[in-house]
Amino acid sequence: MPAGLSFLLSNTEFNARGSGVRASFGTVDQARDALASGAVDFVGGALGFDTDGLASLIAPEHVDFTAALRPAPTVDPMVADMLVTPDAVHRERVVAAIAAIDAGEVEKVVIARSLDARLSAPATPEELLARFAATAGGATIFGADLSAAPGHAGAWLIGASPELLLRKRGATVQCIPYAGSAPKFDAAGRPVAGAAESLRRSEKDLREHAYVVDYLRELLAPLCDEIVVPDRPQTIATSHVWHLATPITGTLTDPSVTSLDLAARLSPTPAVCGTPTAAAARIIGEIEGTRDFYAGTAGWCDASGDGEWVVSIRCLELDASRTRVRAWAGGGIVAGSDPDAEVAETTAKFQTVLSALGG
Ligand SMILES: C=C(O[C@@H]1C=C(C(=O)O)C=C[C@H]1O)C(=O)O
Repeated sequence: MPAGLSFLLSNTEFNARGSGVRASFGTVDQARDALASGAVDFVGGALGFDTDGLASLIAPEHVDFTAALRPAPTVDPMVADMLVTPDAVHRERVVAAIAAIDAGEVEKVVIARSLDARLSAPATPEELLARFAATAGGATIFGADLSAAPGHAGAWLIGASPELLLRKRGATVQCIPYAGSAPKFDAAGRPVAGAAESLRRSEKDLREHAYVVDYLRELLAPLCDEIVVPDRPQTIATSHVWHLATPITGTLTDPSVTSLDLAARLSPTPAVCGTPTAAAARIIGEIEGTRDFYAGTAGWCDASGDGEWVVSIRCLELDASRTRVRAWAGGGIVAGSDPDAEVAETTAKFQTVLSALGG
């Protein structure tokens, strides 16, 4: 009998499907040591949001780099019932975040709301991945068995991330941070006229975006001989949201730095946490509670250190019973953020997960 799926990352440029578990690691250090010693030649998995080291990294028995993910032919509704952080509660959280910014505790903080759903029948990770592939074309579809993390036996992280945390090939490292967003559709489902154009010109969104670019430049510059950062972001569309995005390319001074090390170093960026990082993470903990694997990173690293990591957003955690999922959607708050617009933005961001669950 073939061993079951243990990791998946699939986009237009790269496919990795891990099956079986040769070794599993609950910390980045363990996985790094196993790669460095040659005990394993590939690890894939996820790092949690908090800097306390929550991680589930797996060396599969077998990795297939050729099998593209097949989209589900149909995406029927699969939610029996659902509970979402109410609009009014999220609005109050945004107001609290703005108060923390006004008080000088933090410059930017990303505030999220959660969605808990019970499925009408158990769903396998494969089934959910195929649903994301059918509904979130263009994104990176990812799935990570979370079993190596304490308290997560049998759980999975599954989603369709639009955001590349980093890609490392040889000495080249590329990041494409997103921050600054606008819904593509209004509450009645009609396209918002001029949404991309006004996002491109929005002083608030450009400022919100700059925190992420500055953070990545600051962390990458000491590791790179050369780093290329465009002056202005571009607009990029996902199925439901416009984003500001800046492709950053660096040439590493020491190409032996691994993509796993870089992912652990860069995540969480101010795209999902804030500026300064520690103060923003503390405020997020106070306002939201634990984020677990949401807003961390998911990806892979091979024996040469090459690899690819996406920001763990537009995703859900499937519990061990396979009948409960939890998802989050957040948005960056800076001075001048509008609480009502933030509620609408998170509603739009939830559509990626809701579409995969069949609406
Ligand atoms: C936090 C999320 O998305 C992030 C926040 C963004 C923003 O604040 O504009 C944009 C893209 C992502 O980096 C999410 O989707 O949950």
